[in-house]
Amino acid sequence: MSMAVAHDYSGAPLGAPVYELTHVGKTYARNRVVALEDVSLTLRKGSFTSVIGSSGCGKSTLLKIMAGLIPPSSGRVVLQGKPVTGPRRDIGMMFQQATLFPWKTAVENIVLPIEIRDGKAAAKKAREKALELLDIVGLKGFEEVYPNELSGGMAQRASICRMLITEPAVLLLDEPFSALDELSRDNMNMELQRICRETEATAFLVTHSIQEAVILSDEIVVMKPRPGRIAEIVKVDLPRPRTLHMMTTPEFGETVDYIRDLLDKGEDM
Ligand SMILES: Nc1ncnc2c1ncn2[C@@H]1O[C@H](COP(=O)(O)OP(=O)(O)OP(=O)(O)O)[C@@H](O)[C@H]1O
Repeated sequence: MSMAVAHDYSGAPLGAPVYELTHVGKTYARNRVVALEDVSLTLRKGSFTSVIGSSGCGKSTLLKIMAGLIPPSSGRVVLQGKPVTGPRRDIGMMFQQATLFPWKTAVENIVLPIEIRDGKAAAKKAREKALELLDIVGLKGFEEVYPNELSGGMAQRASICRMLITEPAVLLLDEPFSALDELSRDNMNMELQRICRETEATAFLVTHSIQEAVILSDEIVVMKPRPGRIAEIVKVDLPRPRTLHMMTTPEFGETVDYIRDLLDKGEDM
């Protein structure tokens, strides 16, 4: 695969737009809650974007709309030039808990999306690719293991493989490592960064952790509640690849403080 992403001196990706949200709004009909108002956002190829904001500011709603799981009440969502009107093959998703089937081995779980989409023969063919992916995430040798023999972090690694097997253009991540201890979570975040670089994926992460958002992202969408809308999109100027060591630098601390102030201000509104 060729590296189609140019980087400026700060390391910010300058890829072509992959996802384009224009004036997206969502009012839940049942309770008339305005969950999102006028959200416009562009994700560029190979970029990593996080969304952060207090509970109830519409992060999950935004992710579900981007995934095509629920329709917006207003505005447009376009992925790779085509409006998103339902779940799509070019969208990969990952959730808080690894949702592996306990009666299937790691490799069987990973090829499952192919089996569902294209049948058993195609799943058999995809096995080799699944093994390569297991290698990438550091699970070589665990191909035939059942999920209950994997640690939480290992299960999430397998879930990453299952998400990547269909080669989605975009990865939608809903706090994928929040159930892990802090050390595993930091390590998994670095893994995630490496995998995104290797596969040139465009990633969008919902998180409650400012630190996690800053260490991973090129851009952080800071949201404010009632109604949920964008307070500011903050660019992170740390060079790539990021390392955990960067969390001790003044630049990192300044960005974290800046975002914390924005979130505090949002709460007052
Ligand atoms: N299915 C639904 N029906 C009605 N209202 C909903 C529904 N889902 C979410 N809401 C409301 O929309 C608003 C935004 O919720 P959402 O779950 O998107 O926020 P969030 O930022 O992801 O919150 P959290 O950080 O707590 O997960 C909230 O006021 C919530 O009560």
